[in-house]
Amino acid sequence: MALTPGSRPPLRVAVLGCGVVGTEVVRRLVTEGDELAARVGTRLELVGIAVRSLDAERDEVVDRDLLTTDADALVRSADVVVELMGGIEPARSLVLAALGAGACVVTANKALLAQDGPTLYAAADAAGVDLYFEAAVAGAIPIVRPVRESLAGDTVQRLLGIVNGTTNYVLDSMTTEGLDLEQAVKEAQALGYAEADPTADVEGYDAAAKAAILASLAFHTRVALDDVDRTGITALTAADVAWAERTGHVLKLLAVAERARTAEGRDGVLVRVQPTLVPADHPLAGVRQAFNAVFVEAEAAGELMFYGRGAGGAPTSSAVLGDLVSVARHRVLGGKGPVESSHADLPVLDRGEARSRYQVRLEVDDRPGVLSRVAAELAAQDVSIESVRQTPQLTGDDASATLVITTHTAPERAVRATVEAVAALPVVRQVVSVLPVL
Ligand SMILES: NC(=O)C1=CN([C@@H]2O[C@H](COP(=O)(O)OP(=O)(O)OC[C@H]3O[C@@H](n4cnc5c(N)ncnc54)[C@H](O)[C@@H]3O)[C@@H](O)[C@H]2O)C=CC1
Ligand SMILES: N[C@@H](CC=O)C(=O)O
Ligand code: NA
Repeated sequence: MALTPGSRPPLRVAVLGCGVVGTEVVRRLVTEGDELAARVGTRLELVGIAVRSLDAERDEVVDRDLLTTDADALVRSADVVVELMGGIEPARSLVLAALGAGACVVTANKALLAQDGPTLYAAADAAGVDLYFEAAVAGAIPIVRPVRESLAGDTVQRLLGIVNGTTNYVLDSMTTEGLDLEQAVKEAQALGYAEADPTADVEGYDAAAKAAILASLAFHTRVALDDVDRTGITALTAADVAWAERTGHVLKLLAVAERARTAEGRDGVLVRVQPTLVPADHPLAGVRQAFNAVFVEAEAAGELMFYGRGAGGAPTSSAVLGDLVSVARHRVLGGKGPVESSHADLPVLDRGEARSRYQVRLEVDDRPGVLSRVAAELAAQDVSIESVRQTPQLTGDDASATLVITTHTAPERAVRATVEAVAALPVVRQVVSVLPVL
């Protein structure tokens, strides 16, 4: 059936927030109006843009006559609301008001979805409207739709990847240009990658929110931000980056969501975000700057890999516009997007169940017998050693050495107990770092 844009009334689109992503979405709605109309079957009429300040400097593509500070009135007058202001409130109330008034919602707000997704789903379901959020995970990369729809007939076992552009940019800059964390964060902010408060990026909250969203979709189970075991990148030092390189690795902030079974045979899911040593020849090691990559392992599909721009105004606008076209087509032609799928209701397991190889870096006395004392503590917890590397160094008058131990795969709980015991040995001056190895 040919779509005839002129014969149907336009759809009224409201945009909430006109920052990095909002401006790019507005640009494309304005400059690509004819093409979008042809794809949807009617025009997408931008009826208002909710902003904080009417006087702020803006890109010339933004029609000042469309600006309003009354977001509440705007959402009640639209067919589709595109929420790009971020944060929890007032975004949450506005999205709920929009859904309650029968508007479809497209949002990029991972923080809100990870905190209150079920409430939003329920409101969308009650009103019989669409809630789409492709931009909320990994920017331009189509990953929400593949997990939510394309893999709906398969069993996802594991998702693994780099889902925060800012921290990847920062770690990449620290590794390749020797920048310090603060400098690199400033650059990421200037490039439009960082959250309004970049603490969300560097402390891992943003990646954890994305991991929660993906895990919920993949495992048909509600996983919220608080269920994600999270470590950010702020404790990483230039020495960590250098040691990663010396041992043939690259440091990446990885999100992992996987099905797991406890020693007692209880099935559940594990979701975590943590700095991880990625072998230099692994495809994830080559993910540079603000790019993201997600691996999905599914029972029938096998391994899938998704790669692309995970942050930035223009790339993210691609995902937003894709959603906008989908929900608009439903309005025009009928049909509806998926509702929440949480029937599996798997428990989120304790992080101690997570299994990985680990690299433990210690500063020890450089004298005979030290290695055997340390090795004995690992053996006591049944943590087996894959390799040991000892590098002498002179600190002041004392001879000390750096000991880098890589373990075979072991439960996090056992590694934690081992590290505590090792730290208490008199010959161990300091446990400098404990990092999982991919
Ligand atoms: N920047 C990026 O690369 C990506 C951002 N996102 C998400 O997209 C959303 C927007 O992000 P950005 O555009 O980067 O943020 P931003 O901070 O550049 O833009 C947000 C805009 O919303 C406005 N705003 C905030 N509260 C408001 C209110 N109560 N009323 C009216 N306007 C209000 C702010 O003044 C600002 O102009 C966030 O949820 C973010 O997590 C998602 C993927 C990528
Ligand atoms: N701040 C986020 C933006 C995209 O989601 C990031 O850096 O990935
Ligand atoms: Na995406």
